[in-house]
Order: sequence, then structure tokens, then C-alpha cells
Amino acid sequence: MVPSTMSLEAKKRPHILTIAGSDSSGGAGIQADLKTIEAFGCYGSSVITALTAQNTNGVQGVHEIPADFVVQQLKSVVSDDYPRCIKLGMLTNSSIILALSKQLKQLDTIIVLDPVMISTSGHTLLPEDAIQAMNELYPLVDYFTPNIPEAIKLTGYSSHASDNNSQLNLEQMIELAKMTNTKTGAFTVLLKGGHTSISRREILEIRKKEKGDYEIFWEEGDDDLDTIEVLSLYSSYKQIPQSIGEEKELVVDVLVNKGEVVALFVGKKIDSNNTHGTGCTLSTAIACAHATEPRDEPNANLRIFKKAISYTKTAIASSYPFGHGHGPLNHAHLSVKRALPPPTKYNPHPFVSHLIQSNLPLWKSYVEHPFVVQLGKGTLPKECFEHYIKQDYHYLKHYARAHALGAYKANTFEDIKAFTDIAGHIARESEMHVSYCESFGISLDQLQSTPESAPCAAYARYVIDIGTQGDILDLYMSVASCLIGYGEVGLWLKKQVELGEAKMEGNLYKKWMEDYSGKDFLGAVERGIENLERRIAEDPPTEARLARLTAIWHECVRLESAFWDMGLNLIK
Ligand SMILES: Cc1ncc(COP(=O)(O)O)c(N)n1
Repeated sequence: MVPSTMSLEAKKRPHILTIAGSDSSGGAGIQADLKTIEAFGCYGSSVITALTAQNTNGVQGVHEIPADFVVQQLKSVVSDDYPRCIKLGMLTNSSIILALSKQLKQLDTIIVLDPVMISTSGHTLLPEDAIQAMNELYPLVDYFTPNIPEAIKLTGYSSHASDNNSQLNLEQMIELAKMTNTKTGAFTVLLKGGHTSISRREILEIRKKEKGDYEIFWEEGDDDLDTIEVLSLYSSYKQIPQSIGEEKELVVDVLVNKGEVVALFVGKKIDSNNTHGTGCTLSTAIACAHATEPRDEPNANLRIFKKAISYTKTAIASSYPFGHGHGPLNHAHLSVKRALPPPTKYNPHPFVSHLIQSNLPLWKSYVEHPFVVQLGKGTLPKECFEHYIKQDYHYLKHYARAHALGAYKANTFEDIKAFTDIAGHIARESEMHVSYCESFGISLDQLQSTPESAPCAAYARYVIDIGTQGDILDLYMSVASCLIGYGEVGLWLKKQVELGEAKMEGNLYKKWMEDYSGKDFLGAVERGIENLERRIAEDPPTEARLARLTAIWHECVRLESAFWDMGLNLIK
């Protein structure tokens, strides 16, 4: 069957035209651009300004294309299919630049300009007179993406603070970006920061100084120091030392518009030799993101840059060996999507962080439950606590059995030890329950013969069921929210005491609070978190697997909340 014109139209992909030089080694220029365009699901066409004989070690020769033939290529392409965006790369010489600017003035399309002047290997790709001719182009440009040496060359900026011209600090980078924007008149400038390194402190200080008038985007999996401190109480297990923000380990790209900073894009510097074609890739990714990102959502413009930068960084991070010099990027990485970010110094527990953040209100309804609040204040009725502690004694037995089942299912001594360690810990924990009951005049016999309440049985049934049916990771998951949650409750109550919102002295539940905020219990929590993170890092889950693990976590958190409800409302 022949498809109708309608369906052909519906299948049309955004057309991105690249006007650049050919790189015979395939890592930069036209070749990098077409690979990027393909990765974004767009259609790529090309106008070639020069053929370069080039490899990862350097540029061995350049064959310039006559300006009128460059124009002929452009006319052939645009007369047939009008491009959504045009990316300009290596423009080779002033006659090509002048001829192109004349043509581009007549086109109504988005233009991204990457001022290719010198190759990574140090070869001059644009002569001095051509740099002058570029002034004709700037007014036509929507997005301009120089790196630091290029912006310095274009503006004549001199930094007195440093011997090495490219090693600017963040304040100087911002100054240079604004100057480039004003001097060239290009609509939006993204000054790429790859040639210098910035510290976390610098960013926090700049933000304080400029009162946060613009957005700061941190790379996925990393977080602003401020945010991580309030992200979740569980981060209290790992205190972030003061000195940590001093290291110059970040790359910052500065986005300016009409001479004002709009956003900073912050990410870790990637230690890689495979950077050949980075500028080409990023500028083309900006064109593609512009053509494919929804325009009507808030911050649409910023999302374009975020997407393009993230694509380019992952292309560097996932690159593989090619040649003997600066190797190319991996343009095809979009098909291998990571379900979770890798751990970092600032977020050493990305998996647990994901779990908590995946439904923060649900998590808070558990760890800041009215039962816990009243317990901390000492106003919780004794019969509520008594009911709860008897049921929790039953629950702990099942909980210890689940860990024993984990040890049975384990294949390594590391896992056997992890599970039996915690099972032993739970047995010790239950002694506190026995002694509370004794103090309430309840004997061990009476405690053991107390019938299990429905919420206790439901929760225990779920944990043992998941543990029996699923694999060892499912089991880890079904016991995690109890362990981590009680640690968080212990820490939260401790904080409430400091804030005067809860009290220890004269509180009937002091021993309970001390036990769950004590070293022994928090140590067990930390070991539990480490085990979980280790498993996830060793065998990263697919998105579907992550969704199932998260669902188990949510169900356990819900059942934990119901357990407090049981205590508070004396549910049998
Ligand atoms: C055809 C062409 N275009 C652009 C570059 C710049 O890329 P890089 O700065 O990574 O060498 C290049 N080397 N060759």
C-alpha cells in the first residue's frame, strides 16, 4: 500500500543543515555534525567549505572549496527543503564568509555559529582576515558558541589575574562572556568553559554576590552543596567536609543574552583524551535541541542548552579508542540510556537518593508521622506505645527471618555476612522491646502470646512474600525502608530535640529515641545503604527493573506508615 501524503508529512524530521569543513578522520567537522544530527533523530544535510586531510594527531592539509561552489551547494539544498536550523562551523576563508553572509541574510532560519579558528591539535583553520569578515555574520546569528581562547581573540580581553590566558576564574569568565555578547552582537552567547577549571566555592560565592538572578544547572547526579545538605536527612550519615568545595574540578559554561548572564551550566571535568570534535558536536546539538525540544514550555531555551551540553558530555564520557591522538566522541550513546546517575562525592548514595526523592511526600508521611511527633514530645498515650511495641516485637521476628532468608539466598560470603549481621542486630533490638514491656508489667510470655494485628501481619506478609518470590535484590529492597526509615526517624527526632520541638529528659520514650539515633543502629543503617548501593553499582538496573524496585520501596513505606497508624489508633 502506498502511504498517503499526510502520513509522509507527519513523519518528516527536522532538517538541520551544517555548513562546515570535512574531517577525513570522521571525528570533527561535517562528519561529527551529521552523526550528531542523526543521534537526535533529525535529518542532516551539508554544505562543505573545505576538505581537510586530518587525523587524530593533526591537520595535514586543507583543500579550500571555491566560494561560488559553496553558495551553489547551499542553493541546491535550501531550494529543495528548507532547513529548520543551520549550523556554521569551519568557514575556511573570508570570501566564503562574505558570500555566505549575503545568502544567509535572505534566509529566515535559526543559525548556530561555532567559530572554528584553531583545531584541538593546534592547526590554524581560519586566517586573520577571515576573523574580521566574521563581523558580517554575527548579526545573523541566534546562538554563538566560542571557547575561551576564541572569545579572548575576538574581544581582545586581557586577564591580569593569571599568567595563562585561558585559565580564567569564574568572575573573569562571566566578564568575558558579557563582553563577547556586546562586542559581536550575536543574540545569545554560550561561552564554553572547557579550557579552565572552576571550584564549587566560586560558584556558591558568585551566586551570593549576584543574588541568584540567573539559573545554575548542575549536571545530573551531582547537586549543589546547599541542596544536598537539605535534600534528605539520610545525607547526615555522611558529613560533607568544609574543604571539599575548594577543588578546581568543574567546567562551567556561561550563557549570556543582551549582555546579561542567563544561566551557568556546571558539570564535572571529564578526564579524557577523546575530545576531538567537541565544539562541532555541541553547536550541532544546540541546533538539534532547538529543533526538537517543545518551545511552549517554561525555560524552553535553557532546556535546549542543558540537553545539548549533557549529550556532548556523555559522548565524551562514553567514547572508545580510535587513532593515536585526540580521539573522537561517541555520538551514538543516546541509545544506551542510564537509568541512574553514578555515585559522586556529593551524592554517594544515588540509588537511595532516587528512592526517597521518587515520592518525597510519602517518605515524609512515614518518617514524620504524628505517632513519631507525639513520641518525641512525650505526649504519645502510653497504651498507644504499648500496643505498638508489642506489635513491633512480632514484626521484628519476621524482619529477622527475612534477613535469614537473604543469607540463605546469598551466593557470596559478603552477602551472607551482610544479612546475618543485620539479623543479629535485630535480635539485640528486640531486647529493648522486652524491657519496655517488662516495665509496663508485661511478661515475656504475655508478649509472645499477644495476637498479631492486621497491619503487622500485612507488612510482614509482604516482606516475606517479596523475599521468597523475588531475587536477592528484591529482598534487599523489601527490608530497606524499615532500616533506613528508622535511622531517619532517629536522626529527625534528635534534630527536633535540638530545635526544642522534642525532648529526651522526662520522656517515657527516651530509651527508644536513644536506641534509634545511637551509633550502633546508625552503623547498621549505613552498612545497609552501602550494601544496596554496591549491588546497584555492580549491576545497574534497567529502567523497568528500577521501576519495580521503586514500587517495592513505595509499598513498604506505605505499610510502615500504616504501622504507625495502628499504634496511634490502637488498630487490632
Ligand atoms: C573540519 C574541522 N572542523 C572543525 C574542527 C575543530 O575541531 P577540534 O577543535 O576538535 O579539532 C576540525 N579539527 N576540523
